Amino acid sequence: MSRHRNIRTKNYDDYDDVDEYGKSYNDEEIGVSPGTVSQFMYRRDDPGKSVQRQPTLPEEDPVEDDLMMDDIEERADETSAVVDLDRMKLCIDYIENCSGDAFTREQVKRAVLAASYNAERALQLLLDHQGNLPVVSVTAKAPVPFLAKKLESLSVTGNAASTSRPDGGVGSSEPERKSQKISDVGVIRKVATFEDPTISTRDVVKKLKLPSVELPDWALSFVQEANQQYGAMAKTLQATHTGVGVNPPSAASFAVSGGDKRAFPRPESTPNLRLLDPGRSQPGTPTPGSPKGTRRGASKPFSSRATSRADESQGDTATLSTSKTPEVPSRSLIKITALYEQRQSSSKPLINLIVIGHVDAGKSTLMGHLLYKLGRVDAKQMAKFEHEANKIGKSSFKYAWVLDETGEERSRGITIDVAQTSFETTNKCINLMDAPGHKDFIPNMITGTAQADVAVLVVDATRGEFETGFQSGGQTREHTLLARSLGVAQLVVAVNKMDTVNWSQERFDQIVQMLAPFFKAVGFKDADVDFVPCSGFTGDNLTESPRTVEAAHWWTGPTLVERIDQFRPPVRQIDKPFRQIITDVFKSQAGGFFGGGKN
Ligand SMILES: Nc1nc2c(ncn2[C@@H]2O[C@H](COP(=O)(O)OP(=O)(O)OP(=O)(O)O)[C@@H](O)[C@H]2O)c(=O)[nH]1
Repeated sequence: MSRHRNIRTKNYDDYDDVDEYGKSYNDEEIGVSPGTVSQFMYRRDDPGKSVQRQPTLPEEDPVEDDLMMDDIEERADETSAVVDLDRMKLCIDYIENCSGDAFTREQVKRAVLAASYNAERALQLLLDHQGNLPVVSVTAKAPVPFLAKKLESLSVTGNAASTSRPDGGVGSSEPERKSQKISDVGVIRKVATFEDPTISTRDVVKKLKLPSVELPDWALSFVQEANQQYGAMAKTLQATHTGVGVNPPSAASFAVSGGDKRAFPRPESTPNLRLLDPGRSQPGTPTPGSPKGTRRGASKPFSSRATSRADESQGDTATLSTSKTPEVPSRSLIKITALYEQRQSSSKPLINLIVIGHVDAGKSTLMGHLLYKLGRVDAKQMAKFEHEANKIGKSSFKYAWVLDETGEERSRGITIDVAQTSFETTNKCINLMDAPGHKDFIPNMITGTAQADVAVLVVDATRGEFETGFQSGGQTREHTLLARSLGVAQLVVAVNKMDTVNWSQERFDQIVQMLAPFFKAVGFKDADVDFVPCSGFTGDNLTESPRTVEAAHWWTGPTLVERIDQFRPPVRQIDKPFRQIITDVFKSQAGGFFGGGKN
């Protein structure tokens, strides 16, 4: 890992006086190579070396921002609609910044909607289509259920005398308006912001806080039209997807009375929605997600989600799909699930294991010896390590050298970077990571732990040493907390260096009693934590029961490797959208960057 290599080449003696948590060294000096600095870092004093920046999105009026934030905090459950409006504004500003007045506001809005509020994509769409994008209805997004529910109870009375539709459109009649219910607040906000620049989002939000709100005629008429469209869409969806498991929005939730339908797709637009069936692809139509599909869909920006024969005949009218998630898995998902299950059953389950603990608790020695005993390191190699360790007067570190590979780590006798290897137990395939225990390398420890499913916490049983690691601000406590926060739910505590306390059962019990309440407090379940006494140096209770006489009479539990074998494999949520924690970034020789981490 390039970043780690850079850390390794540093002389940490220079930073001994720096003792601030999480910042034990200067980021500018360590962790970023000079090449990376010159290529990517912004230098205020040297504009020539600053990175090429895209035109930035304009900053919002701070007062407006504050007010909006208040509103958002107070009505956290309505934020999505507000955020859409803000994103639209930002996108428009961004595009107009880049393209000047090459496109009309209407064209820009269409592009932003088609690109799902991705300003760069919208700009690209505009350029590709020279502004001639099909009309996209802003109401195509599924209504936010909680907003609809909330607003169904709000009677909206229009005020024809005070406000009128700016485009001169004719609103609903007074009695119609009185009986009208709003089912989608998102629609109102969009209308308010995009059609009439004098009404801000904040005004609408404020209005919506009142028990009854007054909206301009044109807004009411728009809501009415939108609801009709939703009603039609919902019915169409129900008709189209009966039997394929798609749950369309309920028609009832959009139902309103009367109104002009001319601005919205006719019910004949049923074929538009066929492609929503994830398992059925149309001839000549891109399969959602496939690279081919994306390419073919280029001439129609949103064809991968909803394109149609009707689109082709109507030319400039397209209807976006609702964002409902199918309840049945798609064919490709079934395939992946089957593949995954097949792989799981044909090989041992893979578990990512991290070894954590206070500095010098014996993590590397324990794991190095375990690997040796499991045959992952041959006798010849071990003899070489022993010989070389003897030469520099560090013979006790011979097993640690299996994992501590760099000159710096070996000469200093500490682990700096996370070492990674693998071994197999009877039923599991273990991906082993040995974390550094020194507090200066907590960032490296976090990088490794973020990728782990389970952990072995090594504590030193030696009197005084355990107390230093656990009670006096040591890393036994800190590593455990970090591991739990990073999603590690199963833990084995290796009570190491039992040879130094003559395999005293009393000492082992004392350590268990001190640690157990702490694990509970940080969120580990009792059943997910276990204690195993061992000695990394003598190899007792690693792969075989301890041979030491003092241990043999009281320890009847599993060996360390047996206990590791009992870890439950994590449940990988392969049927959920892909999500990954990026914990490391690699620069490829061939160009481009790669992110690494647990998904
Ligand atoms: N007596 C005894 N000494 C041990 C045992 N395990 C490790 N040691 C010694 O403890 C010292 C530190 O061991 P390491 O394996 O480097 O400890 P570590 O936890 O990996 O250290 P860092 O990775 O730097 O945090 C070495 O001198 C080991 O020989 C053990 O079971 N018994």
